[in-house]
Amino acid sequence: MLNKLPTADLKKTGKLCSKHCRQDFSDNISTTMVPNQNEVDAIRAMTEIGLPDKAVRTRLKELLKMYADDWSHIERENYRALADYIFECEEHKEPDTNKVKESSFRAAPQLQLIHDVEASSSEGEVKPLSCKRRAQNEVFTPQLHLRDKRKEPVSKKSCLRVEKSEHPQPEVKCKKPISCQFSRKQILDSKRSSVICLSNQKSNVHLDPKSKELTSGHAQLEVPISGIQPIDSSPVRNEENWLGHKVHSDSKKKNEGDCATDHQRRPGSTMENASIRESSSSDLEIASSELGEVKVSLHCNDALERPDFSRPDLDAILRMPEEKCLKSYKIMDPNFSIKKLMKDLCHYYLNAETKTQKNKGKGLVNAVQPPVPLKNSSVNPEANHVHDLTILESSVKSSLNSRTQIPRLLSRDGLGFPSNIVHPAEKVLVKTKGGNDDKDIPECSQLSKSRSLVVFNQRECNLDGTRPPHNVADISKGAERVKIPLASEFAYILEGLVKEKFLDECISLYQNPQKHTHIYCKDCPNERSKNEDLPGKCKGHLMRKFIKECWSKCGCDIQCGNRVVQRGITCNLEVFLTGEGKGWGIRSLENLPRGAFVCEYVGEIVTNTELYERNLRNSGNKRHTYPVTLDADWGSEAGLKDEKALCLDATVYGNVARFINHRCSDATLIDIPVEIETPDHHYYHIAFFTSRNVEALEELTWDYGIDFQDHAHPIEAFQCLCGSKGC
Ligand SMILES: C[S@@+](CC[C@H](N)C(=O)[O-])C[C@H]1O[C@@H](n2cnc3c(N)ncnc32)[C@H](O)[C@@H]1O
Repeated sequence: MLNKLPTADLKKTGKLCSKHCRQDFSDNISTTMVPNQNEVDAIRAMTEIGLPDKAVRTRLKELLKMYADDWSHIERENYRALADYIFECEEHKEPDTNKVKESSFRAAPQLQLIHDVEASSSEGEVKPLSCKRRAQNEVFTPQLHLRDKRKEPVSKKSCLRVEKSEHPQPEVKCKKPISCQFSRKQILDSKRSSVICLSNQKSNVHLDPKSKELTSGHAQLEVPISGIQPIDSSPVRNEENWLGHKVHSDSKKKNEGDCATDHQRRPGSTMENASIRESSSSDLEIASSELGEVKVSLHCNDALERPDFSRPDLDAILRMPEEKCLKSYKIMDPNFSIKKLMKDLCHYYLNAETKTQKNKGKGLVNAVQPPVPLKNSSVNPEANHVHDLTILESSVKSSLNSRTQIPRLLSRDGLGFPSNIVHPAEKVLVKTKGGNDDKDIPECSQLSKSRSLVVFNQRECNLDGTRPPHNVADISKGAERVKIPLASEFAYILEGLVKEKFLDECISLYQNPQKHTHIYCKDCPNERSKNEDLPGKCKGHLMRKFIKECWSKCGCDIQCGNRVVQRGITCNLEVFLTGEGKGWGIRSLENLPRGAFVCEYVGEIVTNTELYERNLRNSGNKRHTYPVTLDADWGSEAGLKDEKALCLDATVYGNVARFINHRCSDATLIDIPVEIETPDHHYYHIAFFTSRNVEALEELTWDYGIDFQDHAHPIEAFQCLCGSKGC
């Protein structure tokens, strides 16, 4: 959005000329004249968004004439009409003047802004001059707004102007587009803007707003969702499409009328696309539709430059960034970004191919490999060397199970109130209920990034996606002369639920701990943390059962049925104010079957020593979270040292699990230790699964395992209000 300029203030101070005065002025705008304040403001507004001064003056003059010197039209919405008009005029210049235009416009910062068109259309009658006169080689796209489908979006339709492509692109009939180029600072400064597109090179985005009506039905889900076509920015390929293929006039014609190809566009969905191009090597594109899909595509352009490029094994490529992610899974890299991840992926892709080439020996011509589409990705069948990688944050409704509905993320800023209190790392919305005021909302700033991994191809990740874990018949995938079957039993059934038997055993540990093996430490870190000088006798640690999920070395991918917890939250959760005085609690908005994964318990992994020191430091403050001791496997270590005794402290950093309240008996959740990225039993994850069928809106509770009689515990126990029989 444009930064608000001080026109209103000037009006108040009466510095604006009269209409008559403006008429005179408009007829005489020139660089030599002393401009009036209206002009100064208008020019400043335009130059601040990177438009050349001279062009602004000329167009302003013309526009004033068109609007009969009515400045109110020009000033409205921060000179939207003027900006639009300038762009329009520049696009319609003669070819030779285009050169001037291109150079002057490219010099401007190449960040692109998305405007909220519909919102503005309702505000007033500004008639942007652009829509009908849109140049053919320019397209607009609505903004990507990650939002909760259940709520009204902030902006239903917005448009983004991008630079002209060297290839003709279809005209897009967008209701009221507006376009600007902004400096990075302006965009960052502008709280109202919904910027998703950063570009330092030309990029094109496409939109087909015609297919607007929403339809439902599962058949749709089989259809690729996007109408994205990245541009080819290279001048040497201006007779080719973005894949480097010759563009025939027929196909050009077709595209002019419809920017999304048939196979790409999903019926009934309006895609909103944006494109990010960081360097010539790769394009990252993001598209969303009103149906709730988001598609992220990566185009590895460097591959196009190589005539001998042959496609590497995609599964292997996908594993590379996964492995990288998994390695930093314990402690999330603060600089982690999807964009970086995607670029890494591109890098792996190219490297892997290079290695293959080397292995094959020089001069060896690669046999053309059959296309290997990524599962559910919108691979263009024409693409020989370019693969789309799709990340879907999809509101896919499963015919099998309603709990897999995955709404969009909604940032706190999105609707002006925090509908999603969870860090965007979570893939599902966690609504808040119970207070309208921001103050009522539990601390959000300290909710840490979930340790959930980026999910590739969400559609495949739904828990009811009956994807079997691995190729259990032969984990070598035919690489060996003999089959090597996998005998290991997985903890999950195909629907992603914990197996009954396994769950029963875990529950039994809680319900009848005396029946199960305990490990007693000689020098118990727990006891020592209570009394360093005179530690009590170890009360024993239960030998817990672990879920071992697949990891980077398994050879499977993230969609494997044995990767449930690492795919993150998939059920719709809500944080609400409990009626019983327990404060905030969480519940599910949908029925959950027994054994369903709900969320992880995220916190800082600290040693008992560190925790002890923290407790001392915080002794004045009442802490509200209990550290969870990671003692599930203490028994396997002879003489566990204090440094190795770990726990999860969610006091400062945590996720939605910090709102789970305690219930003495019949809690709806059970925590199960999960090994994900490492076979090390120290750094395991704690995942919550439903211990029984849970109805929608029923509170999700967990037995904290607190000894309410233990007054020596460093953290004071609360007065339990769970109301259960065993309380
Ligand atoms: C992990 S937090 C749970 C979220 C908390 N209710 C909130 O509003 O942020 C744990 C704290 O919640 C409260 N709590 C949890 N379970 C409770 C229960 N059964 N009865 C009373 N208070 C409870 C206690 O104050 C406890 O220290």
